[in-house]
Amino acid sequence: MSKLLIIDDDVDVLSAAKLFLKRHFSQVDIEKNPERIPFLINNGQYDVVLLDMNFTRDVNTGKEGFEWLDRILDIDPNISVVLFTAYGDVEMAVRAIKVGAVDFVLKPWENTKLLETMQSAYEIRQEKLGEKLPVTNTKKSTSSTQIIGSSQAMLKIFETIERVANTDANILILGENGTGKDLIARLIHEKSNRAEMPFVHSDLGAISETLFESELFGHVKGAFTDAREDRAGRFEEANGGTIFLDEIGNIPLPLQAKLLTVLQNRNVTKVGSNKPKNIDIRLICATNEPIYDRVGQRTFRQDLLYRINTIEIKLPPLRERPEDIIPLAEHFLKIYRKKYNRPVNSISANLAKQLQRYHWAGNVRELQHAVERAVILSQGAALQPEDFFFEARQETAPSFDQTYQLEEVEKMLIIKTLKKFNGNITEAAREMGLTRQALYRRVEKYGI
Ligand SMILES: Nc1ncnc2c1ncn2[C@@H]1O[C@H](COP(=O)(O)OP(=O)(O)OP(=O)(O)O)[C@@H](O)[C@H]1O
Repeated sequence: MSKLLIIDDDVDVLSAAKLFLKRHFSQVDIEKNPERIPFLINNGQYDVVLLDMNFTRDVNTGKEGFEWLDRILDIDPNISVVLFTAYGDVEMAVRAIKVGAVDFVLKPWENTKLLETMQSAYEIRQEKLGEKLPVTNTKKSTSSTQIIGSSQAMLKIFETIERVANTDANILILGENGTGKDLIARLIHEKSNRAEMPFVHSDLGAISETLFESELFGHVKGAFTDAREDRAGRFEEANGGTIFLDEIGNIPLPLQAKLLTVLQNRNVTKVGSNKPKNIDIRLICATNEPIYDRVGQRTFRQDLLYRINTIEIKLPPLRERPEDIIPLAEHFLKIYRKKYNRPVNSISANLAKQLQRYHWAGNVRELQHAVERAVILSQGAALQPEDFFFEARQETAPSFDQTYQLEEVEKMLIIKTLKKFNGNITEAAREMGLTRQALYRRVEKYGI
C-alpha cells in the first residue's frame, strides 16, 4: 500500500500528475489548499508528499514551501517530501534538500523522471520505517574528524602532529580560510593526553571588541550592565583540556597584553574580580592573516607571537596541493550521497580534470560545498562538470606572486558573488566557502 499526496495550487498540474502516478501507486490524493496540509498529514498516513514551493499568486520566493516542508516533517519526520519546482528554482531546491526534502522534480516534468523520483522517495520512506527512526526530526551529522590528505605537504603536517600532540607545546596554525585549521586543531587535541578533557573553540573573529575579555576570561555579576550573573570564560571552561583561539589576529592590542600575562602566569582573572584562578590548558591558535606582517606593522605584539608559536603548522591552500583535490572530493561525495540518498557514486574523468585545475579560493570548504550541491543536483551515477558551477569563477590560477593581485582577484570575486545573491551575505559566504564573519571582514577590508 503506497500512499501519495500531491499539493499544488494549479489544478491542471494536480490532475495531470495524479492521472499518471495512480497507475503506479496504490493511492494518490491531491490538494489545492496548503492550509489543509496539517490535517491531511496527521490523518492520511502518506508515504510521499509532492509539494509545490509557491502558493500565493505572483510570489515565487519558495518561502511558503519551506514553511510547509517544516510543518510536514514536524508532524512526521519519516515522510518523504519531494519538491515540485520551476526551472529557475534549482537553488531553492538544493536548500530544501539540505533541510530535509528527499528530492525535487522540475516543472514541466518528464513522466519517467517523476516516476523514478517518487519511487525512490517511497523506498527511502520504507527504509526509514524499517530503521524505526525516533519520532524526533533527526538531522544526520556530516561532521567527521577524518582528515584527508596524501600530498607531501599534508603528510609532513601529519608527521609533525604525531610528534607534538602529546607535548603541551603551544601551536600556531596558519592558513587561508577553509584550509582545515579547525580540523587540525581538533586532531591535535584528540591525539593528545588531554583527549578526554574539553576542547574549547573560541572564534575571536565573531566576537565584538567589547566582549573579548569577558568571553575569554569570564566576568562576575555586576561587572558591567549585562553581567547579570557570574560567568566562566573560555579559558576556565577549557581547564584540563585544550583551548583553540581561532582568528587570533583579531585580538585588539590591549587584550593582547592581558592574554600574554595569562599565558605567562597560567592564571585568569574574571572581569570585575581581583582573584586570579589557576588554569591548566593547552593552547592552539590559528589565523588566516599574515601575522608576521602584523608584527611589523605593530598591530600584533611580537612577544605574544613568540609565546603562541612554539610549533607552527602552515596549511597550504588547496590549489598548492592539487593531488588532495580528488581524494577530498571523493570523501565528500561518500558523505553526501549517503546523507541525501543519491545514487551517484563516482566522479567523471572530465570533471576530475576540471576540479584539479580550478582555483578553489575558499579551499576545502568551497570544494565541500560544491560537491554537496553537485550531489544534490546530479542525475546520473557519476558527477559531471555540469553539476558544478565553474563559469563565474577563474578556472586557471592567475599569477599570485604579488599579494595585491591576490587581493584584487578576491575583491572582484566578492563583488561578483554579492551581486549574484543581491547583497545577501549569508548566501554569498556559503557560495564562496567562507564564514559570514570572514566575508564581512573582507567586505570591510576592501571597502565594498
Ligand atoms: N583535509 C581535510 N579532510 C577532510 N575535510 C576537510 C579537510 N580540510 C578541511 N576540511 C573540511 O573543510 C571545512 C573547512 O575546514 P575548517 O573549518 O577546519 O577550515 P578553517 O581553516 O578553520 O577555516 P576558517 O579559517 O574559515 O575558520 C570543514 O567542513 C572541514 O571538515
